[in-house]
Amino acid sequence: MCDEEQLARRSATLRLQLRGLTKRFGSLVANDHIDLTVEPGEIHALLGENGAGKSTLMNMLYGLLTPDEGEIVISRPDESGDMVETVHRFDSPGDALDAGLGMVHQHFMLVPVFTVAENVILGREMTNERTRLLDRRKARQAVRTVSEQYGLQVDPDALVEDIPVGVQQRVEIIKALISDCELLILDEPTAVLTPQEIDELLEIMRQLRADGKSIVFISHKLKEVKAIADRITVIRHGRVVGEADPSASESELAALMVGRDVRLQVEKTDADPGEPALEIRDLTVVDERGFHAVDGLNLTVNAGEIVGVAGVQGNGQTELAEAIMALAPTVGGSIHIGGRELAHAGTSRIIEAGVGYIPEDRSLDGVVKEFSIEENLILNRYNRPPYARAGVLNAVEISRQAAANIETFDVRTPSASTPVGSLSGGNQQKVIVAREFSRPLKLLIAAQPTRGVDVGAMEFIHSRIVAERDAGAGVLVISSELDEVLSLSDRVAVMYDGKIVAEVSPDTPRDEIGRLMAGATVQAEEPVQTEESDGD
Ligand SMILES: Nc1ncnc2c1ncn2[C@@H]1O[C@H](COP(=O)(O)OP(=O)(O)OP(=O)(O)O)[C@@H](O)[C@H]1O
Repeated sequence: MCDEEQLARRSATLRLQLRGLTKRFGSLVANDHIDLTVEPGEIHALLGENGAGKSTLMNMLYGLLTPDEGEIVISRPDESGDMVETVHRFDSPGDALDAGLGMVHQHFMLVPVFTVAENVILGREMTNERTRLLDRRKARQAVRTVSEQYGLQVDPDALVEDIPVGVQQRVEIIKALISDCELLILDEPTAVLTPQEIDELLEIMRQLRADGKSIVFISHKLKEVKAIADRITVIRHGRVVGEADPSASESELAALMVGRDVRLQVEKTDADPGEPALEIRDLTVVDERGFHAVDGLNLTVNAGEIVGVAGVQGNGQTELAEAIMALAPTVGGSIHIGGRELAHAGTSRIIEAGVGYIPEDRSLDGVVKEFSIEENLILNRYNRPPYARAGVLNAVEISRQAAANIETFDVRTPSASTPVGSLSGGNQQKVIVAREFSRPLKLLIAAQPTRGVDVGAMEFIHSRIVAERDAGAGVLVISSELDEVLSLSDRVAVMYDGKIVAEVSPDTPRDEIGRLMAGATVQAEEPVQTEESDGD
């Protein structure tokens, strides 16, 4: 660490102590007498499996939930430098902000049609003294000042709906910093970011730390945690089970999180591809702004193989998956599934044809939050045997299957009738995966299949994807995690600017794949196949 950083850390002021913090939901103890100290100017990572209680703890800290027991204590130095403790009770996020705490949620809370500056002053008294109207000039200036101070490059006049996810996240961070936040809670901040955005965020976090801010960092990505954390606290079943050193190996951290050894590498034999399960020719998808998100794309996925799409987010991957599921308006080309043209058949016929779909946005497309787990598990087949006959639901069979899925997929829930919306994020993902895997599949479209799940669940989901392949399904994996694409795939299709620009082996060096993802063209002597050379 450089001298400047050391100096800044000495001037840091806020120490946070959680003492015996407890939260119950009915009979479920989500947080069980949690003790945690976050020192001034440290990045403190919270690790724990899905449902361990991390978000619950942070929601209490940010005034979104009221603790049943325990204390939140904030200490600051008095004039003589001695730390003085104050016990707080936060009834709202406003109380937490007043005490110097800020939080960036997994789902941003910005108004898309407002500019960055307008979003930053929402709910704040940044008004012009004379006119009493919102002072946009002052707001723009405040955004610029904070952006420059922390290297947060953001245009104050840009509309939020026009800026990438990574920049939207910076707007959330700026909002917190403008409220003089001294401790920032980042709840899985990298789950929706591209690799480059992740690097930029980690750099911003280092800047904040150098300026004496403390950060509580929640992530399932052990590499990032090791790269950035000063200290790591591990939570299991709502309790602190120990501290880990950031120099511990990923395997050691994984074992501490889930209480058993976890295989971090995907295990699979060579693929034995059969007939095409999915054939896409000259596909064009136009988004709502008239932009060709998918632009003359060709791709084949054979039965018994996993094809992974590698690409920087925003190059048409979302629209590709939606087009296959008939959820996006295609304007050209053909999609054959199992030899049949189904692009215009409608989503329910595609599902009936044996296509499983894990959508990238679980809240929007994956679950109905108000419905129970049991109901969500049959969303794709609620009107078919064995769940219904002659229009009558078979409640016994629905419950039996739900219980089996909850057990197999390790969904942490008080009961099958619990609304999915009250499950932790990772457990919601497990419900979707369980639903899609609980019938024979000919084709699986898996978009960000392990987003938000812990290392143990990731191991399980990966092994199930490989098992589907081995049972003869064609699998298309779309993931912004290059590690995931490379470890799962038998063949990697690189997507750039709405097209598959190359198909390569998963053993291709990462920097070569990175180059292709950035739009570099394939050179003739390289050991890769292009669509043209493929004979498409
Ligand atoms: N509002 C709620 N009502 C009922 N139960 C809840 C509620 N919020 C959380 N829970 C339960 O509390 C437990 C802890 O959930 P929490 O979201 O804190 O886990 P997490 O560690 O953040 O998990 P993940 O890594 O999946 O995000 C879970 O069993 C969850 O189902």
